[in-house]
Amino acid sequence: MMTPGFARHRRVWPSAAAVAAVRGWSGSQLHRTPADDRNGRDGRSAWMDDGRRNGRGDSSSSVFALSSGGCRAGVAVLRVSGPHAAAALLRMTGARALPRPRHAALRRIVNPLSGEALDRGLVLWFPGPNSFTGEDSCEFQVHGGPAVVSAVLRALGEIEGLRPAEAGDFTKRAFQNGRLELTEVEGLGDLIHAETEAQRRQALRQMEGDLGRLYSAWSDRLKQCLAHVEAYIDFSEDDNIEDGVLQRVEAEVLRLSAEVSAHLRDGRQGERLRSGLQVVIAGPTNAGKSSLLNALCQRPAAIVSPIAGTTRDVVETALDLAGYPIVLSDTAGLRPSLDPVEQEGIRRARQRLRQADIAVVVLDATEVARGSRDLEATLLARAQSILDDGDFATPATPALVPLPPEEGGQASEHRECIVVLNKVDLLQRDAAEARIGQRAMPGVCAVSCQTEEGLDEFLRLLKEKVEKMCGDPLSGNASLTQARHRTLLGGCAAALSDFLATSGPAMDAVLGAEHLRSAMRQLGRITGRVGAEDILDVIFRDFCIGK
Ligand SMILES: Nc1nc2c(ncn2[C@@H]2O[C@H](COP(=O)(O)OP(=O)(O)OP(=O)(O)O)[C@@H](O)[C@H]2O)c(=O)[nH]1
Ligand SMILES: [K+]
Ligand SMILES: [Mg+2]
Repeated sequence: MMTPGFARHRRVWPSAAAVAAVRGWSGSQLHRTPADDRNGRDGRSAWMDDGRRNGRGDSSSSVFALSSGGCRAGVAVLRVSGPHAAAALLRMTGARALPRPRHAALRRIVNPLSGEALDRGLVLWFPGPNSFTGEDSCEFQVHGGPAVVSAVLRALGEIEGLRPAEAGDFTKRAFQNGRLELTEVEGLGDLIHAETEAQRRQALRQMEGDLGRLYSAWSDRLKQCLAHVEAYIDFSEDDNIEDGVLQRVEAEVLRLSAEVSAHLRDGRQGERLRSGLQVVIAGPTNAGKSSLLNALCQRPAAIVSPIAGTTRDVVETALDLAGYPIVLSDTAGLRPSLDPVEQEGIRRARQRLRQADIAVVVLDATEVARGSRDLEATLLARAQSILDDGDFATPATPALVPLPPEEGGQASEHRECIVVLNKVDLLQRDAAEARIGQRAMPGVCAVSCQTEEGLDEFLRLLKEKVEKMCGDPLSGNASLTQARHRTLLGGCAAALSDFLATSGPAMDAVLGAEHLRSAMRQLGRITGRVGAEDILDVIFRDFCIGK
């Protein structure tokens, strides 16, 4: 996988404001390690301890949790779900009758054992199956102080049949009770973690079932095809079947196959938007790469100095660029070096550049201009020498270039490049240099990190490219957002191709039917209609406790 999976811990950074459109984006996706992937966020292995690994919930027990955030707040929301929810609500309020379903009622909240008053708050009763989880549920809205919350949690824990929920327990129950499809579960998880506008839009759309509906519609069409092929197998010898059935199936599978392929050929828009675009700053030493990073995030994130070779490690910062999430990386300056530490820095820089969705090549404008008769040629040669390793398009040929295959790339995966000529404040105004100053070359931004001249124009260009690569999450079909979707859809597309390869006048209908069944299975696994057990822990792992 090209982009690392990402840990969900919060890292809220101060706002950036090089232009109003840029804000600090907390970049929760950064730095997920393989260990994080295996374990829950807090190192606990999720779902290990009570035999629910298979995705079968212990529906005989009820779970409770604080569903609002853990910090001090005016109101805290605690939820209970499961068969003991009614009893919990009655005992926690000392009442004989449940409140009207889905209507808030003001009640004293008491400790069920001692009868001691804990707080006064709103309670809500959500009888199953029309609740979020599909089970009987109730909610306590109490004052949000830590002592109140822990007293209510303690009291809930004393009620028989109730146990504390684990991350994702409530959503898992909703899935198991058929209230949500798997893609909707994923959308909900993404919505909870969304940090920029575009991410929120995409997640909401997926949570509301747009992606699942697309796949279900394909699955229904496949089912119809399969029914016709099976009818042909069963009845064709008796001549009870109308002519041309298989041809019509073939035509439909051809259409489906084209639609699935087009959906897969989306330049990884949805996945990029979900995880944040990788924007990598690279270039020779002392060009002002770290200065650019600092100017964009409006804080001294990377060390700037006149000493060439200052930056060694990759310095990352997350930004919200007009609603789109980007992860901006500053890298070591590229130059021949004998220093093993610098060599390692350069290796890391090149590696990061290969993972970039957008490369920002920073060059020192005074160096490019110095003594060069053919400004464009010099510029291109310098930019290209930086990019060569990363297999990018040059700025003069801004054609979109496919990722190398080892990055899991397909021809539709686009990478882009922007050349930044920095330090224009130092330019003498001779002819060549004036041309840089006049910004005469497309795809090339002339800036000064010192005076911030030209940075708005750079951000405008960057935003344009980011928007193009992520797309508008609300237009067209919903985008697939996860590698899981891509893998399964790839399997579906392959099975459809297999079907088409066997079709024709001498079609083996039995084999063809098997290919269609295989294609349907792959689709079904995306929405969770088929065999979801083995992926459930992966999907629910990133949820919060209480959701
Ligand atoms: N006059 C002027 N100086 C700049 C500008 N941008 C950066 N500098 C200076 O150029 C020097 C190098 O800047 P850095 O940001 O450290 O450059 P770098 O590309 O990160 O350098 P390495 O990490 O060593 O590869 C510093 O002394 C900066 O103050 C600019 O726009 N104008
Ligand atoms: K430097
Ligand atoms: Mg640097």
